[in-house]
Amino acid sequence: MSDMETGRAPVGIGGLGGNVDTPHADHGASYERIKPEGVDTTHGAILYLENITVSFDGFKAINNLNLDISVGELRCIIGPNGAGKTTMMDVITGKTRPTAGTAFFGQTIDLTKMTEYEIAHAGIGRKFQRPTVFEQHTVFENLELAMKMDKRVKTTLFARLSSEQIGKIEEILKLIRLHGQENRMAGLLSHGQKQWLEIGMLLMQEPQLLLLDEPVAGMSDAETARTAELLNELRGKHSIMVVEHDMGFVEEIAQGGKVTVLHEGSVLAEGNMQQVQSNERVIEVYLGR
Ligand SMILES: Nc1ncnc2c1ncn2[C@@H]1O[C@H](COP(=O)(O)OP(=O)(O)OP(=O)(O)O)[C@@H](O)[C@H]1O
Repeated sequence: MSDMETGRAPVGIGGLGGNVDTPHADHGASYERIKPEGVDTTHGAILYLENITVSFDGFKAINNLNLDISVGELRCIIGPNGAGKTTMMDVITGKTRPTAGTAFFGQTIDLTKMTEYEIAHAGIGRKFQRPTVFEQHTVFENLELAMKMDKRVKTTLFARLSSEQIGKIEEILKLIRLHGQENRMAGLLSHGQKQWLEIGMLLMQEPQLLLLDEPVAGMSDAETARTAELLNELRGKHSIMVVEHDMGFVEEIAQGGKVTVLHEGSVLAEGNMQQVQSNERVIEVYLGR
């Protein structure tokens, strides 16, 4: 089951927003592909899970799981309830320690030896099912706070934003379909808009790998379609893993890329959408006839 924590450090905030001079100004910053920094991706992969097993009192929620994600890939993970999707994300983010196996971020960073905080700091961002935005702050302030909570950014909570930083927030606002809504209280946004804002907050921290757990759960059809557009825009700019049950949405974002089907803690099938949809075992255990 998905958790509701954010993995982000809590901050005491208040009275923010007076630091912004011209939130609408176009400062020309561009939203570019995230270059892996500090992560050795010379072999093309950002994540390697090898023979991962997670036992809970003898029950194997993950059973000898093998999975690689390439740099810039958008990987969809599907599978029935209890297949181990969330537990796999818990292993990647350090919330759960595997009983056996290895999990590497790039060639050299051993995730099984790091704390959740260290993993987040190394560049793995995770979005849980429920949106967790700062409801009493505006959309703009939420993005600003996310940027200032990024330990790599040399700034304090009350420092004035540079034009480059404002430009970056502007780019993210457009990307997450909230341009023009930047002065609205986050608490007044629709469920879908809150989800987009939280994705934007993660993007402000320039994650090298972004994990999204059921991003369209509870969204309207229109919001789901816009989320698919958003993720398609992120394709190739970030390495992304999306866990989702909504097959229409998965079809929209999988394009020609790989879809991994988990079942009973292992990979049941992997291939493009058409291949997994026509796989007899996948039809039997998940998609139905
Ligand atoms: N802390 C835990 N203790 C015991 N069993 C657990 C624990 N966490 C998960 N499980 C079990 O491990 C299995 C995998 O659960 P997990 O939540 O990873 O599946 P999932 O694929 O994410 O399912 P869903 O699609 O319903 O979210 C389930 O049988 C679940 O009950």
